[in-house]
Amino acid sequence: MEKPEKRGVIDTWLDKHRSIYTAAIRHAFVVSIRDGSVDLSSFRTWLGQDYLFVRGFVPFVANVLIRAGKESGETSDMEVVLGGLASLNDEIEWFKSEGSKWGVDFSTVVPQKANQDYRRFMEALMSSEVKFSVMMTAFWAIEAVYQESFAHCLEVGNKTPAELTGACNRWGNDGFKEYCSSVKKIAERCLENASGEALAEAEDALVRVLEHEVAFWEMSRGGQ
Ligand SMILES: Cc1ncc(CO)c(N)n1
Repeated sequence: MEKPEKRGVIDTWLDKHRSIYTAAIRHAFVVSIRDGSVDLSSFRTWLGQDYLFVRGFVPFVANVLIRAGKESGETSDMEVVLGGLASLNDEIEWFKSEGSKWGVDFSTVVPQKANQDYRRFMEALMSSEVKFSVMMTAFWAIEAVYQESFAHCLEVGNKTPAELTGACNRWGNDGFKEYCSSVKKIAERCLENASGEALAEAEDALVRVLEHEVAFWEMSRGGQ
């Protein structure tokens, strides 16, 4: 049996914003992977766009790493983030091999609006004006949406096409779930000591991540 996690402010926010949270983790595109009805041109679109997203996410995580080294209360925090950065190294390689498997040439993929908007949002979060607790909350949300979404595609009763299980395993595996829970604990600890202003900003950042994730799935489903 898994130990029940202590409920913190993030869980309170997720309850409060349940409808957008559900929209992000149970989007029609993800549900279509799970039920096997996914349109493969949508999957190709997602693959190309997400490769570009991840290239923008790497500097964001690198920034989180730098700030964790300076501002975080516990030495293990930096190691958690470093682990995430290391898996992004594998992820880039994984994207490249998927790209050739699916005939997606990343050098010709143009970032669509939802992707550009999301990347701009991440860039804004890298400003030194943004509090570390806010950055950490957004970081957790970005990872958690993928974890929850792709784990859903692997749950019992799924009809996920065999050629898509690699993608689902990448984010839906138990190790990634553990990692997300470690990131969440760091964010929660930072939020425990945060000012009212920082809390409001973190809640806003969380909701905005969820909105960007919904728009990203929407764009993928559009499949161009
Ligand atoms: C859009 C998007 N959100 C999150 C992740 C990683 O969690 C990703 N690869 N792409």
